[in-house]
Amino acid sequence: MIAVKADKVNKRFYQHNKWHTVIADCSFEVEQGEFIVITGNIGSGKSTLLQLLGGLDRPDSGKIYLGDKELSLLNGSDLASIYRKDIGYVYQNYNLLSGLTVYENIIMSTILNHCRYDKDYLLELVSRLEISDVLYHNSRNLRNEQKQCVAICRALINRPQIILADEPTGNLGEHLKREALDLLLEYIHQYQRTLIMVTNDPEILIFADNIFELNNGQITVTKEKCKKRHILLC
Ligand SMILES: Nc1ncnc2c1ncn2[C@@H]1O[C@H](COP(=O)(O)OP(=O)(O)OP(=O)(O)O)[C@@H](O)[C@H]1O
Repeated sequence: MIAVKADKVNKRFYQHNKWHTVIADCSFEVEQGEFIVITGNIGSGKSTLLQLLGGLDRPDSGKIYLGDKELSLLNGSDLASIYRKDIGYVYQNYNLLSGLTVYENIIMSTILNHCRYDKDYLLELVSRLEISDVLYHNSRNLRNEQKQCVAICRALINRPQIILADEPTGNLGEHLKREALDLLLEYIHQYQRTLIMVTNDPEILIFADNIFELNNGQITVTKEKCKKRHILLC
């Protein structure tokens, strides 16, 4: 089943008195249950692509589908509902609500959805990412590493269909990076969910099913798992 599809997507920005094409006529499909890494040089458009897939920005042309829903056909409230229920987004700059506690930040989407959250699951998440002891602290007082862990817990708490994660381990030390990656990969394997992650970390790339490399607005796809199998066979 196709979880995410891009069909001839284009995006450009006006900067320094001219238009810059960031995503050029890109088409691809992501199967449910896959782990995709988006990689590329600084400024190559990785975050832009992730934002387009999450409906946080709109393409200039082309279509993006989440499951069978085409994003441009949805009105604001449908999009917001999909965003809260079906997508777990880990922002590059965390985007925590700084007046609220860690706990409130994590469960905010469940409050907005008028649904219950699984308290045991929340406790497991915060324990594994080592933020249990700051659960009732104001999120503004956390270290960046802790903020990143809160952002990951918040993305997972609803058990969404798709996780879109923008450099989710960029501020984590080696041990927590490993734990966060384990948590995300266990999640998609256990629930057959989809993970699309922006990262250039070679230790993470090796776990991806496919790697989308962005260069001059174009995407080159590498089948990472096939490559690994090939290496094993050699
Ligand atoms: N809202 C915007 N308005 C104008 N230009 C933008 C906007 N968003 C992104 N850009 C430009 O688009 C290009 C791609 O940005 P983007 O953040 O997607 O790249 P990236 O690959 O994620 O970069 P990094 O590795 O630094 O995170 C950059 O030149 C950036 O300045």
